[in-house]
Amino acid sequence: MTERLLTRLTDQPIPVGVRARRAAAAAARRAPERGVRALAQPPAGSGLQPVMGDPGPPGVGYTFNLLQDTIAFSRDRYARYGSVSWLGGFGTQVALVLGPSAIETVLANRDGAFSSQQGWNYLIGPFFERGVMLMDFEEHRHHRRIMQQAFKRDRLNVYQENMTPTIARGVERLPVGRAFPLLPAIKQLTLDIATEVFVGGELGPEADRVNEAFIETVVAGQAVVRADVPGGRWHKGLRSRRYLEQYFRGQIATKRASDGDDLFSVLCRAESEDGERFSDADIVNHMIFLMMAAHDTSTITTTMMVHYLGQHPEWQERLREESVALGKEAIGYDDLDALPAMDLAFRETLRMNGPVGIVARRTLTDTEIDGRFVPQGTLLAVGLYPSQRMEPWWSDPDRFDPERFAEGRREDLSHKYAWAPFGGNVHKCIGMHFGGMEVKAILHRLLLTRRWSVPASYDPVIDFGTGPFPADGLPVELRPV
Ligand code: HEM
Repeated sequence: MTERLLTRLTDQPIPVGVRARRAAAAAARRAPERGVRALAQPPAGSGLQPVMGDPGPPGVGYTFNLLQDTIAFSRDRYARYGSVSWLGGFGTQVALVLGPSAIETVLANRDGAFSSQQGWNYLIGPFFERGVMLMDFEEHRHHRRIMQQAFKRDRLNVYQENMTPTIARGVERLPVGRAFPLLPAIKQLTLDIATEVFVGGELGPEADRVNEAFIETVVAGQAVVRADVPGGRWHKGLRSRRYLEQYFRGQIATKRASDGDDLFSVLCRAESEDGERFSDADIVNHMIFLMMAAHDTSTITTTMMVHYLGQHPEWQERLREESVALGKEAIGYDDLDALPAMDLAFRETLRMNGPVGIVARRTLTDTEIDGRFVPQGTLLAVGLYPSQRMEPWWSDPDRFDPERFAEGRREDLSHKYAWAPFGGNVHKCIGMHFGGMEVKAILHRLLLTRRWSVPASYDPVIDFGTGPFPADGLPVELRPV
């Protein structure tokens, strides 16, 4: 390993935007606290505590702390205010929900007080409207029942088969013998997989524009200026949404007529047990949302798993031995059970770096979380990622230790919602098994053909998109096994 070269790469300056956001986050934490108060007074005699918090610096509030300093900031909030606190951020007032018990209250949603549609709508609504995550209650059930047909086991087997050649080609193409940034390379690979499995082949001459449109719609939700100002992120997001609508709409007739086994064709034919089907508009909306939901999540999980295995060669070797023992160049969906060590490392990667860092909800009525009064209309940021890095649910939570999921330890059983990278209950990730098989199939191929290492001391600077990701693209050097 050219450790010197890799060290040089991992010493790369942090991108200017990330540096500025980190500086803003640090300044917000240093600033004297002002305006600590209750979010609202609990009703007399309710026995509830108020949610306490403060707005943070004028204007941006704690936006950059939530995005750039998520773990340390959340631990601090939890120590100071407990499992629910409020803060200024994203141009509004947000209640931060931390720890498995509070997360369970919100996601289990037993009294129907929490709306996913109204929560997510504030952040990404204009770009991902009518996606299944932006629906509630009966309407959500209706759409999910139909969509579920496209994620059944027999379908997953076909998707897995269809992605195999793309994975083999993609892994083969990764540079060998020189350090390169892994994240963009994996992003290209997962886009190629999505193209094959979701759309059924080539994106055609529009491939670059489609890719760019997805990126623009995803980052638009993090715009500080949340208005349609030409040149701004919000504006580009809206423009890209229109482009994607037109792109998918243009193919509906062909897809409806086809008997293809790509996700797009399957959604066109999908029918629930009660004979319900999607309209053309539904299919366009769901395709845009699904492509978005699948892309960054699988990319970041794969990239971070490669990173951790590079820093922990003993785990890399253990996984490689397991993959070699399977005796197959490519895995099928039914082989996953035969790779238990791969599963431990996958779970630990998702615990350390859950790619959907925070999920959004809004309260539809006055309600309570963990004995605290939360008034109607409160926007909630449910901290899945920071909560998975907190004691007492996890021992030594910043350490990569896949064995914590093994029988005999099972730290994830400390609470039903301690490990929740895929969320929970009715909105639980519908692509959970798809995402798992994709990440593991890429890793299996990589382990069989390549070996890699990353300096143990290297701790990548984390930026935040849909969730945490390495700001420097994560340099790595591959060698033939
Ligand atoms: C490692 C990869 C992935 C992770 C960690 C992940 C995480 C999540 C999380 C946390 C949610 C819940 C959001 C909420 O409650 O508000 C979610 C929902 C969703 N995910 Fe994933 N996801 C992954 C991959 C995928 C893939 C590959 C697909 C599609 C093939 C997908 C499609 C969806 C959809 C459609 C929803 C909304 C479900 C609903 O509201 O009923 N995800 N995902």
